[in-house]
Amino acid sequence: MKYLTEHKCVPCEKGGPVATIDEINAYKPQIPEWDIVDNKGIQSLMRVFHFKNFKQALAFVNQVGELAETEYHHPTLILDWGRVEVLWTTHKIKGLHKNDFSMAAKTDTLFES
Ligand SMILES: C[C@H](O)[C@H](O)[C@H]1CNC2=NC(N)=NC(=O)C2=N1
Repeated sequence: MKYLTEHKCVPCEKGGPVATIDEINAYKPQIPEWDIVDNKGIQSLMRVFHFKNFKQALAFVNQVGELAETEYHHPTLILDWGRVEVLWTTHKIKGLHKNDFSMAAKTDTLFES
């Protein structure tokens, strides 16, 4: 199977299918630091990233924002002093899509770089 970081986000059709259990079980091992959470009734991928100060956390928010615009797939970003909570889900299908797993993997790459 291709690495999630090689996947380019695809536009989603409103009401299209969410990721199957098999897909989730195939993708999730590549993003071990992320949790699958219920965000206001919608399944989402969530991870909290920690930084030395507010400035570094803000810089990371901007990096993820750039990535989101490049792929035209957008996260929820919660910025606090030294902490950024990132949530990926696909609003159009009210659930998880391969796009979300790919963006989570790319968010990890940004954090590690
Ligand atoms: C038209 C365009 O594809 C949509 O508005 C995109 C933009 N970014 C998006 N981001 C996310 N996370 N979910 C979406 O459904 C979505 N839709």
